[in-house]
Amino acid sequence: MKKVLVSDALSATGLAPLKEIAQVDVKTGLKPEELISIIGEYDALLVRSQTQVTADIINAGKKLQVIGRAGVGVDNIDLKTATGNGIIVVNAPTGNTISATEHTLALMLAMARHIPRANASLKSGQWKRNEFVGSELKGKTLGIVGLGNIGSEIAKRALALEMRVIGYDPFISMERAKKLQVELLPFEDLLKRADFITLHVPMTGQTKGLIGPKELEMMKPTVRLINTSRGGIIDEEALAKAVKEKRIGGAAIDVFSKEPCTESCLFECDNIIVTPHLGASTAEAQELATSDVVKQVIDVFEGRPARYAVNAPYISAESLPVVGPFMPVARTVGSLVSQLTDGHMKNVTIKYCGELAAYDTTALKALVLGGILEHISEERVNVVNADIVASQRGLGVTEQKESTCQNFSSLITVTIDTDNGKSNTVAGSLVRGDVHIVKLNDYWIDIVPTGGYFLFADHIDRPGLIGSAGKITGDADINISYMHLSRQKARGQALMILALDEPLPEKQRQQLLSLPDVQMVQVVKI
Ligand SMILES: NC(=O)C1=CN([C@@H]2O[C@H](COP(=O)(O)OP(=O)(O)OC[C@H]3O[C@@H](n4cnc5c(N)ncnc54)[C@H](O)[C@@H]3O)[C@@H](O)[C@H]2O)C=CC1
Ligand SMILES: O=C(O)CCC(=O)C(=O)O
Repeated sequence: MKKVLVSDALSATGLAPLKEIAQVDVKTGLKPEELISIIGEYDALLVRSQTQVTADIINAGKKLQVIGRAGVGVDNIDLKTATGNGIIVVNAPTGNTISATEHTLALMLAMARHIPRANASLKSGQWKRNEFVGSELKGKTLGIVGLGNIGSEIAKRALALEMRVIGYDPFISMERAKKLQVELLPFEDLLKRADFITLHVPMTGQTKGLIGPKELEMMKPTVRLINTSRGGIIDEEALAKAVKEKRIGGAAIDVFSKEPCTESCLFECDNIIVTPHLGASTAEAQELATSDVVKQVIDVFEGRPARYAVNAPYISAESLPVVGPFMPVARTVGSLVSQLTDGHMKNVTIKYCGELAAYDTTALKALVLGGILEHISEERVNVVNADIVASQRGLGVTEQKESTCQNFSSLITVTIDTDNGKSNTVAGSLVRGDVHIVKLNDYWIDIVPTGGYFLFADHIDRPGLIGSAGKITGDADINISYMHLSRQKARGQALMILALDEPLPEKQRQQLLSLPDVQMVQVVKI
């Protein structure tokens, strides 16, 4: 049974389906060294934003297949190490969108009407109506930096509050902005024009320190700034100074450069309201985000593509029905051609014929490479890191596409060329939903991989050879469960394939190879 470690508090309801197929251990608040000491036992690690999934933790996770982040930002996970180690990282990019949006609006309204200070003042026995005169949102300009999932939802709601909405996001189209009724502006123009500015960008090299002294200087003296994205996107010292010196109206901050954060220069300012990273903290968001990652962890355990894998090839919803079923074909063809190949691999050519040729085949390419490399590399090679490992090994990879295909609706053909000038070609397809290997070099064949052992023998077709092969395997007490013979013409070149219940020992392989007219005998596992 697979083992899953949950190291931050996640929704129990969301985790329930995982408990049906795996042992789920919830251990929150672990110190990094404690996590390192136990992670080796686990196949999956599930976190929110608290656990810092460092390279040391990932490297100690020798069995880890998948790391799930029940939320949007994956900046607490060392993606590079996870990718290099072949570990799929999945997130839940939409599960907490509405909660983060609503929290942002709550902060904007609370700030505009001084709610936190008014609440504290009244509870301390003071009735000071004049001190807390606020401002309406109607007619004010809201500047949204980052118009992705959250930024877009904020825009919709701000329009309903009759605000004017301007935005900055160099990665969205004018068309999208038009649809959202957001006026796209250059960054500096947004800073100068907005009455409220809200940040909804991921933490990246570009966004770190996006709002510093220079940017604060450009803003209106009345501007109110909201950050529910990531601490560190605003320079905290510069913000505290600007608010204290009344160079800007105020700020509302949910995220901090270091978390947990219990001391900050931001806490000293009356006009800065703070919450302890509560954007996603609703029952609804936690259940949704947890079930989104749980579904994907189950998919990874069961060999299906994960919907929101952040470091594995993306398969669009449109491609999935056609490309998805061919994923095991791609892996099996890669695995077989690699096991049949002797010598240093130089080039891999992957050809997609038929219906498949019209779709994005990135995932299939990664699976073919994963199948090829899993037998020749000490490294853990899979769909996540196959491209990296192939290029590190100097393996050239070419893809070809042809819209027509004889006999099959789609066919994946993989050829490996070696340094010694030899090559091997294997083709596979789907027949009634099952993987079938249909071609090996010049032979049309039909074998259904079972996860077991297959013997391939190239020989001259002559009477008695099948009997001799049967006697050698029989004397070794090895059962043959299936046999296939493909020949170009009677008494010509032929290929014998035997499915074996057990691997063939080297002694028997040599006996077969020493039979007259037998040129090649190889045993593979597919
Ligand atoms: N406070 C909380 O509890 C939560 C915080 N978050 C944070 O909010 C961020 C945004 O979340 P989503 O909207 O779901 O992400 P998203 O990926 O849907 O949108 C991010 C947007 O930022 C834009 N962007 C990226 N780099 C930019 C740059 N340099 N300048 C301007 N725009 C840029 C992208 O084009 C994209 O449209 C997350 O990355 C996460 O860090 C998300 C959920 C909850
Ligand atoms: O509460 C959490 O899990 C953090 C949410 C968040 O920041 C995110 O999803 O990026």
